[in-house]
Amino acid sequence: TGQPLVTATQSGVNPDIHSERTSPSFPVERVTNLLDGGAELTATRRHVESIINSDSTFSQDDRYFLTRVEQYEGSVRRAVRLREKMKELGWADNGTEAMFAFRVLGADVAFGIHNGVFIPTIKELGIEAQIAKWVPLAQDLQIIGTYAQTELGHGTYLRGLETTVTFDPSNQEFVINMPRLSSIKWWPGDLGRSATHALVLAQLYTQGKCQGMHAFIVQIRSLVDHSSLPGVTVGDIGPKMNFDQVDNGFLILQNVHIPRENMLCRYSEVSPDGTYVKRGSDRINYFSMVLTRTRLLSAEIIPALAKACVIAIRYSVVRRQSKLKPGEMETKILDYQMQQQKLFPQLATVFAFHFMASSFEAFCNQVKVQIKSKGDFSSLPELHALSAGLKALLSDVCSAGVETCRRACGGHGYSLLSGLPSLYTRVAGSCTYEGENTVMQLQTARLIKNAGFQLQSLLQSGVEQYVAWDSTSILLAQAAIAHCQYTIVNNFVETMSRLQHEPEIQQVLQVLCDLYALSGILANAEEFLHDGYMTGHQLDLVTASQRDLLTCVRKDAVSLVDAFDYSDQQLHSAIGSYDGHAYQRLFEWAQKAPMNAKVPFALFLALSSCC
Ligand SMILES: CCCCCCC/C=C/C(=O)SCCNC(=O)CCNC(=O)[C@H](O)C(C)(C)COP(=O)(O)OP(=O)(O)OC[C@H]1O[C@@H](n2cnc3c(N)ncnc32)[C@H](O)[C@@H]1OP(=O)(O)O
Ligand SMILES: Cc1cc2nc3c(=O)[nH]c(=O)nc-3n(C[C@H](O)[C@H](O)[C@H](O)COP(=O)(O)OP(=O)(O)OC[C@H]3O[C@@H](n4cnc5c(N)ncnc54)[C@H](O)[C@@H]3O)c2cc1C
Repeated sequence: TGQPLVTATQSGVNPDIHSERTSPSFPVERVTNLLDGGAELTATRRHVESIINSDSTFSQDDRYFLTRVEQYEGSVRRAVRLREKMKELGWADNGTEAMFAFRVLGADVAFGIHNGVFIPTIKELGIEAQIAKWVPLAQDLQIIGTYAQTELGHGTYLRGLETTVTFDPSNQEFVINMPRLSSIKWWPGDLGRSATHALVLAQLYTQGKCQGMHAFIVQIRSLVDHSSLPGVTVGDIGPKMNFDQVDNGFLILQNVHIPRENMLCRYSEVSPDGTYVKRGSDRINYFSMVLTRTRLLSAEIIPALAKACVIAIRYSVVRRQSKLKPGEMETKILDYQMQQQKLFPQLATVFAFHFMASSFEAFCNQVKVQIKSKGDFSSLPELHALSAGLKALLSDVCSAGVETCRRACGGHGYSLLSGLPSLYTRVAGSCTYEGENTVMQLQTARLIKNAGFQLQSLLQSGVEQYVAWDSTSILLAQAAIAHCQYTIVNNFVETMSRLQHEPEIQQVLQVLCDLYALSGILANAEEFLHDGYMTGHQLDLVTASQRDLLTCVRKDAVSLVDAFDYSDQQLHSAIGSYDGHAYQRLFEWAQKAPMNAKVPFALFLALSSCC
């Protein structure tokens, strides 16, 4: 017709997604408020987001076309700008606005380890004088810290870490060394280019005895010209599956001296004569990992699946493909039962995990207070066991769920412009960092009856403890997952019981609660059949009920993902935007690709010569 195929982004909302929002069965805003923790927090979050989204420094329109160095430099600019904004607006570091700002920006702002691990670890393991000295410097970005624990040769087995810190009473200093190649610190975030200081986790030696892993603050770069200090070799570990904007690095320390005061000593210290004094649990120096595992659930892991659900479900109502009923117009792919079977259990999972993470964070904060103010370590083993198990389960399930959402979007789900591939490659890292998932599951499994019986019978038969443990580990890991799944379903049911004063949202969320629980049974049917806990007929009833629930979710699916309240700037998705103009954005965004820049003449000549 001679009309341009592509006009400026169509105004208004794609009618196919508009029709999905005309009559939700529940007040969408109230679910948003519930997820935020109340209407006031929703208002605060939106205020913070509007400030960030209106500042061009935080714009990431070109995010899919940048080199690694450009991504890193952009994230540093955003981190510095955010610090300026926080000062301008008086947002306290431990305040609500700052929490929302870091959550909105996530890993797209540099110094994630500095803010999320280095500072919190000093606050938890340092004494007041150390907190007063180091935390203000760090919060003001006068120093940049990293958390240097993992080595080339060891990440999981902390008792095998090789970096040594030896106390020299003659000069009241610690001397740090890495005896061999495998001792090099490898992976710490913010280390490759940014960090001026490192929290080095290393084996403490004093009076000739090893006291296990402790934390030490070590300056690694000059505060004058940022050059590495004597005895320090530091750099970037190279390209990764994601987190290209993060300078994960390596660190070599050879005969580096630090003052005695640089050992974080809230729970243990070395006195001037070299005597080692311990206060509290043997494993309190692992506490920082427990806190980080807990924080990452709602800060990083669950949001990945939530965003993937928003993108895939919105796209699934603007994508029409094939015909359910001959003679009618092509069908919205969300009207296919198989598409619902793929996406709606993921949506239910986001809510289940959100409520679990909220409850668990409350438990974690309670234990923190118990330990810090009363020296009561009694809940630490349970906190550790559950944080390890939840981190392992939620990262496994959310990674698999994001991939399911990606695949449900066909070819456009394979385009980086959809936002789905990078959501997957980013959340996949959480199956490894902060404790590799298998190892974390086995930490949880220390509670578990059936696995215990097998373990016991092996031990009684005279098998060595470590052999018995390893040969039961598959069962132990399965038991750990089951324990966490039970805890999550139970928490979801309890959360629903507290909503009786809001019947409209209770009703729609109860459908998701039932869907989550039934989908969990179907995903583990063999377990329920194996113990005779369920019959095949009962399983058929579960299948039929799950199918009915999918139909119930269908009419509210778009409103349920709208309730997550992610802005288009946070989704970075050409196919998941609020207005549903997926094809427009795909075409417009593709024009930014460097491949579409004017072909250099030399290349044109080369191309034309071979045609
Ligand atoms: C937006 C940014 C996103 C990206 C951010 C990425 C940030 C990533 C940072 C990192 O990855 S930092 C490095 C993380 N590394 C780890 O998590 C290491 C994992 N390994 C361990 O935690 C430990 O090695 C282990 C697996 C727990 C084993 O420790 P160990 O060998 O010392 O103990 P066990 O013999 O297994 O258990 C003995 C005893 O101790 C209890 N225990 C173990 N850990 C803890 C703990 N953290 N807290 C409390 N108690 C703990 C364990 O339960 C045993 O108790 P009993 O059963 O004997 O009573
Ligand atoms: C994106 C990212 C960011 C990171 N950031 C940091 C950081 O800031 N600071 C830091 O210190 N580290 C960081 N790490 C390192 C991370 O903590 C380690 O990679 C992680 O702890 C796993 O240890 P590992 O790599 O040695 O794997 P390994 O422990 O070698 O695991 C390899 C395999 O061996 C298996 N395995 C190991 N032990 C057992 C066992 N006992 N029983 C059964 N199977 C076992 C595991 O299940 C796994 O399949 C980061 C890693 C990533 C990917």
